[in-house]
Amino acid sequence: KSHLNPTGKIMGNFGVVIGNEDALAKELEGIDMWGGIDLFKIADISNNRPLTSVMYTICKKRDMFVKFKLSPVKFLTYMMTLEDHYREVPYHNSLHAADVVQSVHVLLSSAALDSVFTDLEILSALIASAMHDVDHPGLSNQYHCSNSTELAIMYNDASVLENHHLAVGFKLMQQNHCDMFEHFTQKQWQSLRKMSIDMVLATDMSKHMQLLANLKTMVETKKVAASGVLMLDNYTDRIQVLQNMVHCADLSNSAKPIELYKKWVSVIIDEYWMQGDVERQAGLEISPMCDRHNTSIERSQVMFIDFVVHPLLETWADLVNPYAQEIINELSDNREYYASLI
Ligand SMILES: COc1ccccc1COc1cc(C2=NN(C3CCCCCC3)C(=O)C2(C)C)ccc1OC
Ligand SMILES: [Zn+2]
Repeated sequence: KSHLNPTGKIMGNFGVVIGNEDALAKELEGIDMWGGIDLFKIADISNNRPLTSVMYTICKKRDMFVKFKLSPVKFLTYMMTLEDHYREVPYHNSLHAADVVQSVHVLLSSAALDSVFTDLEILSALIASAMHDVDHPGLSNQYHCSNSTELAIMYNDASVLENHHLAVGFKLMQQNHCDMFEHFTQKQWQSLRKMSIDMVLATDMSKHMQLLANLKTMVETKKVAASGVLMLDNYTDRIQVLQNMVHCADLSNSAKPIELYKKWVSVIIDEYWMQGDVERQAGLEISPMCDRHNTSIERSQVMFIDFVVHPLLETWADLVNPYAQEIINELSDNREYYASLI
């Protein structure tokens, strides 16, 4: 993976040292659009630095370096270190983190959320997305809890992976030249830390039903200003929208252009079937959908869309109505694609 170049100088406009900057520039042109970038291509042309290049480009566009006096060198040193701590597992690698960062960036830009969130809330959502699966071992919470692994013991079976991602993500900020929030006031630091923790913990799928229920309630009671933007006047409401936003981004594969979606399907299946193999070898009960010998890929996609993804994205679309209709349409088309293959 590319690091700082010998002179220690950060090269290029995307924070990574590469030869073909204009190819990367071209690929990143669609960064403000849903499904507008192909992260698999970006990984190739950025020396396998999709997370660093996507996060740097978005923070640059959102003027975060000026707004928060962030040192670009420290920011990039942290992002490269964070990216280095994503493992080379099929799905939960830095490509997925970059995808969630970019998806959150687009969801934040929804007209219904125009100037609803502060710069600190936006930065927290991007940082939370960047670190939300760091050092993921490619084995699920259920696997860790069923086998009382070291991590499960460490976190008492409670959101084991999510607690680990946060601990690693924040620990790395204490490394040399990674203290990019050095100019933060104590208040800013505490606020960013609390919001990031609340958002990453909410990516635990066991919290899905509770999160969705909160979002539904918010839709039913939502207050919208004359301009059409959401009115969120307390921390509970604000963090619930941010938590659901990151959760939607985390589950957004099936709402992206079919060619990208099909790539995500092939890598999640690889990861789950690998876990199934580990469980089979160890004589353990194989987790749902993880048995390569009897999982219908098409059926698991249709079921996941019908029972998990569509209910969530449909409720999100109601919240920011009518600004997520394209996402719902894409999801429905993709659902029909897999349903027709069963
Ligand atoms: C239950 O669905 C599946 C099983 C095995 C292969 C594929 C699927 C469907 O396709 C996807 C699933 C996920 C996830 N599923 N889950 C869990 C899995 C355990 C059971 C129930 C809770 C949900 C996750 O935490 C994530 C978000 C990683 C992510 C991308 C997918 O497709 C691109
Ligand atoms: Zn994730």
